[in-house]
Amino acid sequence: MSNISLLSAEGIFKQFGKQALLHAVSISVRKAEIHAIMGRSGAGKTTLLKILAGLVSVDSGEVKFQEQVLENPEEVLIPGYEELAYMAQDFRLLKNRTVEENLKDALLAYNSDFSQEQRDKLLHLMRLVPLKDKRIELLSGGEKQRLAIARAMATLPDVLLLDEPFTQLDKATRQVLMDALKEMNAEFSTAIIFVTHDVSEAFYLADIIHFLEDGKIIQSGASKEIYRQPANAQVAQLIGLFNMIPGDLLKDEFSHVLSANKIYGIWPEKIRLESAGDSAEIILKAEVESITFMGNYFLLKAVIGSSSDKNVLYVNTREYSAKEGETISLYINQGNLIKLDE
Ligand SMILES: Nc1ncnc2c1ncn2[C@@H]1O[C@H](COP(=O)(O)OP(=O)(O)OP(=O)(O)O)[C@@H](O)[C@H]1O
Repeated sequence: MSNISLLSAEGIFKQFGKQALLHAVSISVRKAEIHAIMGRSGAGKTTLLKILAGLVSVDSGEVKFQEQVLENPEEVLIPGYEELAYMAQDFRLLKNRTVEENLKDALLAYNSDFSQEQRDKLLHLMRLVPLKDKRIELLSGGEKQRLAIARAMATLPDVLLLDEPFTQLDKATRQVLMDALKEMNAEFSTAIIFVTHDVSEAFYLADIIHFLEDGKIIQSGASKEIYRQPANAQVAQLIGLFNMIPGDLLKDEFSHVLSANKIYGIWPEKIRLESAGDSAEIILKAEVESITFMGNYFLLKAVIGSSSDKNVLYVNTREYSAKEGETISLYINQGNLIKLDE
């Protein structure tokens, strides 16, 4: 992978009216890299993606594509660059036209052989063959989403920018499309930047995940790093690390190592229902509130602490003998506790 940035945003500030949205945001994407942008609703993810696509102007800072500064949209005749393909959350399909006509339109600038080849390939890949003569108005949400992704991929751009590309798809179709994007990335070295709320999509696809919070990128890193050490409680929650234990619930026995005024995270699969027999184990008394069958594991919801200071913990387990309402022991290896900043 080259070290040179293909698309970058440097020190971006963006404000809508009086509302400051992005504050000194920088991202650098190299050829063939896949980046995910995560963050709470309203954090500015779509705005950042549009800025990277050259569709929204910035108040200060620069967006560079292949080392060239991208002009603000109002300064160029056609917003966006051909090498950058952008898929909006609302799809932007051509109304009153069929599925195939929409694909044809995306490929207008290309010769008919390439256009035909890409159309056939994408119709198959996106499972749109039976729908190719159907008009857009008659498509379901998921069908429109598949077509929108196909349109963005059609011209084999250098960078694909996708805003929540899989939200309306069932799991099986989502998997097919994620694999298709991986293949495109591997075959054509396409860089991909996508916005998602779903951590499994980010973990599956992205080399680097960025977390946007209060207008800033609060953490960027590979999935393993983020899993091991989320930057703070917000990131932890966004990636599904819901077990947060105030240090004072853990402090009595281990006050020498744990800080009472800190929050500790622990993954549900790291809490055991039986002792592992090691010396660094913390034992918590808990009441089982519910046990739910989740397919390949059971999700046990347990409550620790006193009635005035209750804390819910989720435990993933393959086996259990506990019953709802029972008091049980939970075993936590101290090494699995993640100290979180609030
Ligand atoms: N053109 C605009 N004019 C004024 N405010 C805007 C404009 N575009 C976005 N905003 C505001 O900026 C904030 C961030 O919007 P944005 O769509 O970037 O967030 P997001 O993180 O993508 O949210 P979601 O996850 O809900 O899609 C919102 O409060 C939104 O209302």
